[in-house]
Amino acid sequence: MEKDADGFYTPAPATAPADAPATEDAPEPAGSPKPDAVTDLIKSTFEVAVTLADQQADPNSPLFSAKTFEELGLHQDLLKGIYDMGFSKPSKIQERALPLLLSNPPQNMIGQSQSGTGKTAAFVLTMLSRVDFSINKPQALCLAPSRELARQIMSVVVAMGKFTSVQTEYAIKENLPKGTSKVTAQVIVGTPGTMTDLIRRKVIDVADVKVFVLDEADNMLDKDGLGEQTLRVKNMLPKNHPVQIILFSATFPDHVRNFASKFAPNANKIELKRNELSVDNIRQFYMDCRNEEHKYEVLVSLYSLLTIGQSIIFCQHRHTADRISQRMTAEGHKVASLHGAKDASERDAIIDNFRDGKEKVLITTNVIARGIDILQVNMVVNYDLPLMNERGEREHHARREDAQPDIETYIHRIGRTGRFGRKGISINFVHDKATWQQMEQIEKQTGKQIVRIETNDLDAMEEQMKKALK
Ligand SMILES: Nc1ncnc2c1ncn2[C@@H]1O[C@H](COP(=O)(O)OP(=O)(O)OP(=O)(O)O)[C@@H](O)[C@H]1O
Repeated sequence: MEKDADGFYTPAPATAPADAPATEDAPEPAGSPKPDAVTDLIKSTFEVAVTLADQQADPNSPLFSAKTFEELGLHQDLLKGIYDMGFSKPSKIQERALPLLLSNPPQNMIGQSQSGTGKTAAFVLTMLSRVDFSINKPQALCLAPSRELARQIMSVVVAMGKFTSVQTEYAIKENLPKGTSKVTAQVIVGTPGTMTDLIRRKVIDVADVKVFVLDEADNMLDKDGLGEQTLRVKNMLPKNHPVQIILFSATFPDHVRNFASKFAPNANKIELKRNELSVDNIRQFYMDCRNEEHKYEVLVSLYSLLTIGQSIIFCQHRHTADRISQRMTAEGHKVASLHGAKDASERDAIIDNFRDGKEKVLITTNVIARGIDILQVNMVVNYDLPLMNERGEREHHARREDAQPDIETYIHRIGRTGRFGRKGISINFVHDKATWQQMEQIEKQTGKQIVRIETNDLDAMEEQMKKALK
């Protein structure tokens, strides 16, 4: 952990190796940085640390806390892990949730806090606090909606548990425990289908499980999504002793709130108001495109801006992500694409390269709309707006003129930038009456203004965006 001149700790990415320098900027892909690049790096690192300290001292900020980590009742070894990750003070959700999560007898929790405000640490510290490291059996299970998120959560478990003897295991496809013997790890992180499978096959014995965590809980409980599989895992948990159930998300739409309360009975609840759902440090824009083809042209014209930091481009369909990434690559632009149709090892390599800053532009689908935490991402583009079909289900297959916007997915998508007090930009592409109306709905329902950017004046566009990131 590095302290800067003013004594502020500089937060390092959760996944940074312990000996990596703490930095807020994307690593240079190759070669050593030029002297002025170094100066810029130090300056921006310094600025982020200063504004973070300011925000953590502002009672209105979701990053505020009146307390220190020491006052939250955490074990010394976990405090060491927290400070080793570069955290200096808890965020609001950590300060409010941890005392409730750690109290005895254990109580369930339904916790809501904006994207990028530190929910992961709250549930990871709970799992690590509840595990008995002298027992080599599964004691804490955590489920997430994607393998990318499960891998990221695991990196936080490992980093926070660095000064403990915790053993961990994945329950994600193609990273299954070796052999057929039983898993002895105490903390298991995975996706619901694979977790179900491993429990059924008795590779994972749940008899000693004390904590069950759902990250992105509204998504994990959604009936037309992962709800059924998640419920299956819960139904296999032991009934002869209480299991603490912990649900976290930035969004809990009404239709899952009731189910969440049944899933985690008598839970302590930390909730956000509708107008608090997204953080103010993400500036939202839109670009008025003429048609689908013009959307592509506008995206290409944005390329130099997309690569100032890192960017994620969201499409509704896999084939769109493939098509635009192939076309941009053929035209000489360096972009990567990631979606659920790629195989596991390819997905891992793509997200790891992006995380390491080797790729600057990632074209993807909703598969990584939730949870993914890459601090250098300062721009998100909704190439296609996220939509629901007329039954209120997330729309994956067909594009319908009368589809409603999927507000929750929108909030999660734009939350891939503006992490933990950083500045970020989101840009929505609209190209006809339907998309225009969908965007108006988003603006109305989130209560946050979406500002127009001209598509034909690159200089004005650049100036407006740089101002937003200042
Ligand atoms: N107390 C803290 N001090 C400094 N940095 C922190 C602190 N807590 C969390 N962070 C960092 O903030 C970033 C966002 O945290 P995290 O990924 O847990 O957000 P989240 O609330 O789960 O967001 P999402 O809803 O998008 O999943 C991470 O890089 C994490 O390391």
